[in-house]
Amino acid sequence: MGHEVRYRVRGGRQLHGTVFVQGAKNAVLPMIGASLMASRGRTVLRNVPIIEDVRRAVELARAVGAKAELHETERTLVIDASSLSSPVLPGEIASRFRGSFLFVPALLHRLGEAVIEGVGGCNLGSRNLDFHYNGFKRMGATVTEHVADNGDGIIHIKAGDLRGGTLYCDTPSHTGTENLIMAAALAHGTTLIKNAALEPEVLDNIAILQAMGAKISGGGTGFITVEGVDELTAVEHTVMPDRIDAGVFVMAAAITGGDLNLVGATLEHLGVAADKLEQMGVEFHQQGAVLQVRRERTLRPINVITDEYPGFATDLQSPIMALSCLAEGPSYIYERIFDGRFKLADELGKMGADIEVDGNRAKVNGPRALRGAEVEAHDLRCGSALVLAGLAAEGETTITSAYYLDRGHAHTAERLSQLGADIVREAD
Ligand SMILES: CC(=O)N[C@H]1[C@@H](OP(=O)(O)OP(=O)(O)OC[C@H]2O[C@@H](n3ccc(=O)[nH]c3=O)[C@H](O)[C@@H]2O)O[C@H](CO)[C@@H](O)[C@@H]1O
Ligand SMILES: C=C(OP(=O)(O)O)C(=O)O
Repeated sequence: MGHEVRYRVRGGRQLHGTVFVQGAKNAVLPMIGASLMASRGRTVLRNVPIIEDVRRAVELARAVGAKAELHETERTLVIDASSLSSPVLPGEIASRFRGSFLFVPALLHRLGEAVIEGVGGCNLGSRNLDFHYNGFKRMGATVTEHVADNGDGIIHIKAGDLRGGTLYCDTPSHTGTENLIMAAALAHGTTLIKNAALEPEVLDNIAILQAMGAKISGGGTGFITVEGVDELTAVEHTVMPDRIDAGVFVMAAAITGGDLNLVGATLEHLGVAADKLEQMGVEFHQQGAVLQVRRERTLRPINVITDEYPGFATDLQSPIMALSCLAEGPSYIYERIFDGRFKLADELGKMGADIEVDGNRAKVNGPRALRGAEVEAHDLRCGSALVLAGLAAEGETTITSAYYLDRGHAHTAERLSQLGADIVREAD
């Protein structure tokens, strides 16, 4: 993991002002995978979030032989993938983020194989990859697994010539859809992907692939058709804003009773989360590309069921759990996407919250005054939820294991401080 990262938050300050929503983590990662499919030229990605997952993706791109330069001040990533040299996704990098698996289609097309020494991402219970493997197999790949000397499982996918076919996701997997689209983009013939994911990041990835020369139709319908082409070319693309980052700042305004202008946030991208937050007492006003948000009334309790887009995003489930601790009555949360995403409840309990967990359902008994404590970020969104709780708590909250937070949110302490929060990041 490298160094220990902590955030210290002293609560009780209302947030006011203007904040810039970062580029989307879940859009830029598949785009880095897509850029490795261009055998000539240099891809330029703009509005890249400066987060740990992007730093890991840059390391991984270099490990397979690409030249990758991350210009942090300019939030721009330049990738030259003209000479990929290794099909191995080394465990020490790949097992630190989920997006590493999005490199597989490029390796299959460019090098004929991919060797996966590990896939990371937040530990949220079972996170299977069978839709990906089954899709690759239907296109003609072979997938084998063996155990390395150190006991780790290694997956070896051999492509041969990938050919189009009829593929499906049992449920609309986000990265599953992206991987099958990328595998189909350079395959021979036509591919139909049924039950495809509808997330805005999937559509942004389709947009860059189309600009690169891919023939993709049906994005956003659940049925995606891809006609394979011989080559993809490097392009320049601006990454869409991160709707989860936007949602967290909406809740930062809500939990402190403040008002914020979110530059780059789109209400529509929040899906059902926007309606739930409105029901809790948050007021929205979309002014072009700026979303104004404020909360003046007391918070009302809420009933949340996570679902694929445009349903309530599972990545906003932890933040709304923190927010609902302050609501005037019991809130009910049903986590449908992941079977292990409630570790936050115990951490909030250390801060005075009263949350009953039963399997994938939680009841948050509000209102409870939160007090500062030492708490642990068990995963990325657990981390952002604990920052929110810290903003509302009396006294100081210390959030440990905060590398997870840095995986997905850029410049958290700086951006919140500019809005009036008392928060510092420490690393040793
Ligand atoms: C890098 C990235 O984009 N990460 C996002 C992506 O993760 P990710 O793409 O991993 O999430 P999926 O949509 O694939 O997973 C959703 C559910 O489907 C199951 N499943 C998925 C694939 C598969 O082959 N078999 C299977 O059973 C998973 O176990 C999980 O229960 O979507 C999640 C759900 O919106 C988000 O929380 C993550 O932030
Ligand atoms: C679960 C998440 O990410 P990943 O899929 O990258 O682990 C997340 O962003 O909350």
